[in-house]
Amino acid sequence: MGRLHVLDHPLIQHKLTYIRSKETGTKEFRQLVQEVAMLMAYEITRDLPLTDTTVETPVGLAHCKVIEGKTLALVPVLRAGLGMVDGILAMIPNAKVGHIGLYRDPETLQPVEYYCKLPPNVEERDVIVIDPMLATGGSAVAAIDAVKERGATAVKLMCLVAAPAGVQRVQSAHPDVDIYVAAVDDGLNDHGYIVPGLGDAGDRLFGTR
Ligand SMILES: O=P(O)(O)OC[C@H]1O[C@H](OP(=O)(O)OP(=O)(O)O)[C@H](O)[C@@H]1O
Ligand SMILES: O=c1cc[nH]c(=O)[nH]1
Ligand SMILES: [Mg+2]
Repeated sequence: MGRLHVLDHPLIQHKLTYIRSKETGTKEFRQLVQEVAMLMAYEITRDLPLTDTTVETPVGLAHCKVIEGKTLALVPVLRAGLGMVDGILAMIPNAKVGHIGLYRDPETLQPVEYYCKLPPNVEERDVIVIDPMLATGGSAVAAIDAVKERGATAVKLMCLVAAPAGVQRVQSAHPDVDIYVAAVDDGLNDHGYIVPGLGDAGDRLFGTR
């Protein structure tokens, strides 16, 4: 079973409060989502393997560490996942970025794929699928299916807010995938929105409705 990591760092929780508020406008929402993504990147990369190296300081030889081998691929789910990419890149500027286009049919709540472009050698990379909202889990499962079908073997899922049903759906469809979230909320309403959630993440990020 993939592990669920709820990132309860005070800075993440503080910023999430303002992201949730309906009083927060597009500019501030966008800024806060990037900041939380940056802080989550710090936590999600905690287990990256290090390798030994040496550098000469102005004073002598220092035995140090660098991140080894595999490079990361960030794969935001369009549209809302885009809102988290720059924050993560601020921490991991060498990461490659793929894109998966999915929208959730408002009637059936089923995900519809319309785009997929991944970096080369995806099978050799640690892949982080990014979407602020994990509601029914249909989109996340489809996004993880899409990266695995194209060769990915090491996949993590990073979201801001999850519903319990979405977490369970990802864990049963993809038991090898760890899930990183800032909060797990109460549930879903009749339209498949997370309650209390933060509303429609894509609309709030891009000012559409
Ligand atoms: O867990 P699920 O029930 O599948 O719902 C979550 C999906 O819904 C939202 O995308 P949306 O369909 O609104 O597309 P958008 O980002 O283009 O607005 C969100 O960004 C997720 O991708
Ligand atoms: O609460 C939700 C559910 C799906 N998509 C969103 O943007 N918000
Ligand atoms: Mg949307």
